[in-house]
Amino acid sequence: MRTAQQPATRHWRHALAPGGLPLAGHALLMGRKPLQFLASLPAYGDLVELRLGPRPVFLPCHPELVQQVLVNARIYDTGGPVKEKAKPILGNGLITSDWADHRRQRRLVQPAFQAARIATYAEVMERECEAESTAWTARRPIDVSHEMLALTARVTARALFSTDMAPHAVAEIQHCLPIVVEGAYRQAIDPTGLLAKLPLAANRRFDDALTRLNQLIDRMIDDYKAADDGDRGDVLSALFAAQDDETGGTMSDQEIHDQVMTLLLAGIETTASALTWAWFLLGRNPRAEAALHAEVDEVLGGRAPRYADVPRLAYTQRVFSEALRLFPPAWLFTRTTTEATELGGRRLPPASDVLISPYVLHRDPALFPDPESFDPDRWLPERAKDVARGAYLPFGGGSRKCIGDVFGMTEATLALAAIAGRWRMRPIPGTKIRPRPQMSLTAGPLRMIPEPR
Ligand code: HEM
Repeated sequence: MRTAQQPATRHWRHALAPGGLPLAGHALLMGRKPLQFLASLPAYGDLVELRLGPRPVFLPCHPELVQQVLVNARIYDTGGPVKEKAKPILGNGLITSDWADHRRQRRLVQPAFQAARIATYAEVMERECEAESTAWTARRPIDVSHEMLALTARVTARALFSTDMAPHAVAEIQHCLPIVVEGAYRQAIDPTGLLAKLPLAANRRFDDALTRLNQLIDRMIDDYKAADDGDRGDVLSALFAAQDDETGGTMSDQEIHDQVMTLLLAGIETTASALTWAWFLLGRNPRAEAALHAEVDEVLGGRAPRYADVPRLAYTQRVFSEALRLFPPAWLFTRTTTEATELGGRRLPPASDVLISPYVLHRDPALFPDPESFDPDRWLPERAKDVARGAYLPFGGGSRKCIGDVFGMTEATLALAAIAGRWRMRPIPGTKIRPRPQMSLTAGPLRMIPEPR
């Protein structure tokens, strides 16, 4: 494979994004309509330069260039102002660590996400999905976003901490997480860095929610250590047991704390957003909805889904994959160059910011025919093999690829199957949904009517 250091063998098209203003550059366009603006850029080049204030920022629009960035994690490290703002919230965990330390951390956290452990977490998923699907009242409208967030918060909290304190932890996480996610996003996009310092009610709510989450994690860690009962089958036990093959080192309490906070912030809203979009898309596509119901009825025959059913719920998985294509929760993430390098024949100075946008790739008609249409069968093996390598990146790629990808896919498949087994989710006519590109690409409140099947 070609690396970023080798000369390009093909001619890449470079462009400056249109519509920039003196001083502000493209900051206003990015602030107002980031999805439309970014999705318009592949038409101009394979590598497009934007100005966000005085800083040049690069958006690779061709999957090959995106891959070069993702696989060269040493040169294209996570960094820049966004990461600096995330550190007081996430500490030094997988998302905020720099390249060298990330490798060590990943070796230590990876065992918590091995297949055998996912099978254990799946027991929590089965129970919680069943509980969710039996909790609704026929024909009483629900806010799907709210329900999916509550479900993924319960699943993640109970997979992390399988203790008697779990119900308390769930309530605390459900209350605090949305406030922290929203506040973290406000801080991330504040170019002045001053917003967080103002005596605003929103800042006080954020500080309070963050303190409560930190205290909760500390309590869970103290409780685990005091109980001294070995492997409980949860994520926390796996983090305590982890030993680095290369150095023999383990993680300190603070490191475990930071990994737990990272998992909570990375794993709950992402999965919930994609599930919400899946219900929204199914509500507008009766043929896909009918195919989902047919599969669930055939595989489950009226019972609740189990982990062992997941491989046979192939259409259900395709529905989720297609929702992730159209509305990738991680719609934008960034890298910063640690040294001068070359991308697509363009010289990038050290400390250049590079934007990676799965949303841009997933909506590019050159990569996905008829990109706006919801077509789960584009993920049938015989069709999926034609998708260009690196064009579909809902979980990112390279050494920082989502560590929870299988966790999230399993959870979402079980949730879709459990709910579709019982309910037809009817859209409410006239409901308008606008994607909200925030920390995740969320749908905002989405009211639908569950009708018994
Ligand atoms: C559908 C659901 C999910 C989506 C779309 C998603 C997406 C992503 C993406 C795109 C990245 C890479 C970001 C980058 O390269 O900068 C990432 C990283 C990460 N995700 Fe997920 N994620 C999902 C679910 C989860 C779950 C369920 C967990 C944990 C339980 C999780 C934990 C993480 C962590 C810890 C990282 C950082 C990994 C590292 O840097 O080594 N994610 N996720």
